[in-house]
Amino acid sequence: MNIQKPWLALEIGNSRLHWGLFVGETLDCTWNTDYLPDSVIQQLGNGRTLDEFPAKIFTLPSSLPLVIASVVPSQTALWQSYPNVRVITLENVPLKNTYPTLGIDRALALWGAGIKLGFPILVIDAGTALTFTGADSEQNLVGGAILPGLGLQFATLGQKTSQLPQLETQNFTSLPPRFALNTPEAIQSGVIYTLLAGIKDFMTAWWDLYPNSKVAIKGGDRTLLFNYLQTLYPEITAHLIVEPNLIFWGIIYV
Ligand SMILES: Nc1ncnc2c1ncn2[C@@H]1O[C@H](COP(=O)(O)OP(=O)(O)OP(=O)(O)O)[C@@H](O)[C@H]1O
Ligand SMILES: CC(C)(CO)[C@@H](O)C(=O)NCCC(=O)O
Ligand SMILES: [K+]
Repeated sequence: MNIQKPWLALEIGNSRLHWGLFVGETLDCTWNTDYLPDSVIQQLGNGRTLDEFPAKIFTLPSSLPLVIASVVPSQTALWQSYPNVRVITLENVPLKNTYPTLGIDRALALWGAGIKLGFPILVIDAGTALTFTGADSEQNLVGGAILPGLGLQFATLGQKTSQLPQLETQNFTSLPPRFALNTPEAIQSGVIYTLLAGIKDFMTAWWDLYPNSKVAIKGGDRTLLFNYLQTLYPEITAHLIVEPNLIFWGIIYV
């Protein structure tokens, strides 16, 4: 009988950590944490667990094997002390036509999405940065685009101007008026309608190239953006798949 062993996957993003507990090839559960201090990483390596970790981890063997995909080298370095760690690099991803500085998160999410949903595929990552990354039916990277994510756009306006407040996306409910008569709604209108129009434009440009391609969206702002897109452009969201775990899918297949 094949014994299904538990292991941890860790995606290190630019804002926070994304964890996945696997049992064999099955993704059992996921959770997010802030970056962890070096002292806490040492304790994890010795089999200690954290309050933010799911309770079931306490019942598992100490210091589970750990697989890391990171776009933050300084954070990756902190985990080198962990006893059983493997860091996934671009060379491990079978995607063709990549360029050397392509983010491992983009490569893995694209690979995971393509394997599970089929190539050609376009992945939208609504994270700290918002990215588009596409592959053709031969599993070649076609290319993509990188822009400031939703949170970063509001943060930058708040930080780099004198009179603009910093808005928090958690407080957003419905779409703002397009032509706003107060400052917070004017900022929301500008950022949100421009971002949604941009996402729609990238999706339709992709479908011009690959008419039957699936498109998937991941990342911390995926639900907010999907809901707004559904209100504004229902015809395109009908073909948009919301899937938070694309990178974990990718990690299984490399
Ligand atoms: N609890 C939360 N903590 C931090 N960001 C959150 C949270 N919930 C939603 N978000 C949104 O998620 C976005 C960050 O996305 P995500 O967590 O996927 O990024 P990341 O993985 O850290 O960064 P990267 O872009 O490098 O993948 C922010 O713009 C923020 O608005
Ligand atoms: C674009 C981000 C920040 C998205 O997380 C990451 O994938 C990254 O640092 N990429 C390197 C540059 C590139 O992908 O072309
Ligand atoms: K940088």
